[in-house]
Amino acid sequence: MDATTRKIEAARAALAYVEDGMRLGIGTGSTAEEFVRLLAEKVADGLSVTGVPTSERTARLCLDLGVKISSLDELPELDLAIDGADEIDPALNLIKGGGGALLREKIVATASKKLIVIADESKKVECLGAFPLPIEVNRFGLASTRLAIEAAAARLGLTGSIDLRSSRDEPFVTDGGHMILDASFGRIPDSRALSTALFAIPGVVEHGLFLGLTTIAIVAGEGGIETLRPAG
Ligand SMILES: O=C(CO)[C@H](O)[C@H](O)COP(=O)(O)O
Repeated sequence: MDATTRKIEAARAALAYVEDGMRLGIGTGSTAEEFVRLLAEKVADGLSVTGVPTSERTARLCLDLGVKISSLDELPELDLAIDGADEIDPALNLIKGGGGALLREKIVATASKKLIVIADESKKVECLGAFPLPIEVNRFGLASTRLAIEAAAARLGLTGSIDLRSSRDEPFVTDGGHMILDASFGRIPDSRALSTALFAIPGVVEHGLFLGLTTIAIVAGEGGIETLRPAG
């Protein structure tokens, strides 16, 4: 089974949790897109759901495939959100934001009664941090914010490069009009402490540590589908 097939299988397994009439948060990224494609087939067969997409990219895909969408302003409380992840630890804490949609993804996940994460098994880790942590920052004061992040991380014993994300030689701009710094700390033993430290910096809009938000993770691997619940 290749990585794409695994993503499709995880997405297919998540469909079992989708019920008629649900208000559904819909994530961003290649795995979430496989979910949208499968969801669209169910919608064509008569399933009625309203999606709240976590990015303009996902919104376009939903519209192209005939999945009805709305916004959090119209539907401030959601039944379920389904999204991918860049890393999943044993407590089902996540790193997200590889696709640059972390702010809307976290808002949507928090507005949902449940968050189901779908992924292939390469995303499972013992400790978060091998994947560079995306930190969404305001454009104003970018250099100062970067220095403040570096200093806050160093106080927690975390070092590594903090790079401005770019796309086609231009700074990557999020749907919210912000920029992203990707922090390569290598290993984040205390993700709660890092989260608190980052939120204390005024230029930080959001970060990609999703802590205590996941209800279940559906992970597809060589041995089939695993359904994980938070440990401890
Ligand atoms: O957080 C995300 C986007 O901001 C994605 O969920 C994450 O990057 C995983 O993407 P993929 O399913 O393509 O591996």
